[in-house]
Amino acid sequence: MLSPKLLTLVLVVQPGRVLLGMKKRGFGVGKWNGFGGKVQPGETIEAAAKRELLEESGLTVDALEKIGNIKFEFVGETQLLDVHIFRADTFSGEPTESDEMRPQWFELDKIPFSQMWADDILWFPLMLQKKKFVGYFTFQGHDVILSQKLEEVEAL
Ligand SMILES: CNc1cc(N2CCN(C)CC2)nc(N)n1
Repeated sequence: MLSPKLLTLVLVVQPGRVLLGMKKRGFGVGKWNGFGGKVQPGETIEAAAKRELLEESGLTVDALEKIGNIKFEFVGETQLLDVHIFRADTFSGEPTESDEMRPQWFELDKIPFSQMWADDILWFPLMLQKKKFVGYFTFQGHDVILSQKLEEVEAL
């Protein structure tokens, strides 16, 4: 039985551009991604998402919109990643490099999918259209998707 690990992912989106961070160490190092991390005991998922966004990017957000939930299985590993994905359209502060992440704005037609997790190119369009989605991806290593399920939902 795979035991799910709760993780968060926040995409900060402004008209025509999205904020991504280059992961400088740890899981997903060398990939551009949204900001996120683990949910601590006694912390709500949304509070964890806001905390990790602040720690990793320097940005503070009031409103986070739940937009997706994707579960990731890695062949040969028992831990299922349960990633709760949020979108923020307004924020305060300036994007600031942290130990974990180097933030950079990307125009929506220049998102560096070749340097991102392979699933992102599949669900970013849904995120940018403000759709809600659930998914399940089985990875072999960090680059190969063996199976995938992705569907829009009315509510999360
Ligand atoms: C395995 N595929 C993933 C993982 C992922 N993660 C896993 C690690 N998290 C802290 C952040 C979100 N993010 C994306 N976009 N794709």
